[in-house]
Amino acid sequence: MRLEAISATKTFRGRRGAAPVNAVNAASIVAEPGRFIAIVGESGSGKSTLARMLLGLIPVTEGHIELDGVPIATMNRSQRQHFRTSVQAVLQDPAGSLNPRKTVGRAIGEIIQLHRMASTRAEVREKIEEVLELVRLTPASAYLDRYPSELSGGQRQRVLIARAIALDPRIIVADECVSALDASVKAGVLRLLRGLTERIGVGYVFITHDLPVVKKVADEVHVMRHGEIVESGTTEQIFNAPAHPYTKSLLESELTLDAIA
Ligand SMILES: Nc1ncnc2c1ncn2[C@@H]1O[C@H](COP(=O)(O)OP(=O)(O)OP(=O)(O)O)[C@@H](O)[C@H]1O
Repeated sequence: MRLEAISATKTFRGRRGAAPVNAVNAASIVAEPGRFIAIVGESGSGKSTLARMLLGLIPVTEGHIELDGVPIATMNRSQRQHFRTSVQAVLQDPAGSLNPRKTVGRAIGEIIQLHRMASTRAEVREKIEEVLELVRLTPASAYLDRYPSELSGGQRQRVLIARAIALDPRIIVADECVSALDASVKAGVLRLLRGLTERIGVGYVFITHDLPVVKKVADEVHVMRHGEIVESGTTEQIFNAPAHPYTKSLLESELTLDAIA
């Protein structure tokens, strides 16, 4: 499977007579199962807009988003259904992704039933437990009846990951999904995500403003600035031999922060 942005461009109409905003300009990336790709850039660089286009949540203004060569815009019903399960989103929990009134079991179970990933109650329960174990919320039975308010930030993020993988996706688009977490919790969730590339073969488009975060987990990094991908390379290339001045400045500012901390 292959999820591809081909010269994807998004222009928003300007608000109240303001000039149009060219949020993403001719961005091209390829995401595949088992591969961890990161998109890095400062606030306003267009990362979330690219993510929303990849997820089919907003249409492109120009270019294409394709799954296995089929543009989202031209998909028929069954292709769209396939797209909706095989490409999943994991967003930041503070964005209100978990309903505070639903237990963990219900939040995951409803998605499984909605997409008919299991039919009998016993099968649904088995699937919920399987994904909770995969995200290392163990024993699963201890988490089923808990509400989001009874979980830590890292645990809530794991529930969101469990809910996404319950649909057996091939690719997960994760937008700032660890940004709100403390450093040690963040590292644990990142290790989990990376581990899932091998354990269930899922691939990622991982979006972050925080370049060092991806050093240990990404295979490939794309650097975005003002709506454009200014540099792409393997993680090693980006960290050891950055070519674009902007990538260098991102790395240098992080070094300074390290020095202060
Ligand atoms: N619905 C919209 N209408 C108009 N402009 C928008 C809309 N959504 C985003 N933009 C603009 O597009 C540009 C890119 O925004 P985007 O949210 O994609 O950036 P980002 O890199 O994800 O930033 P952040 O990390 O702060 O979310 C910004 O200038 C933003 O103001």
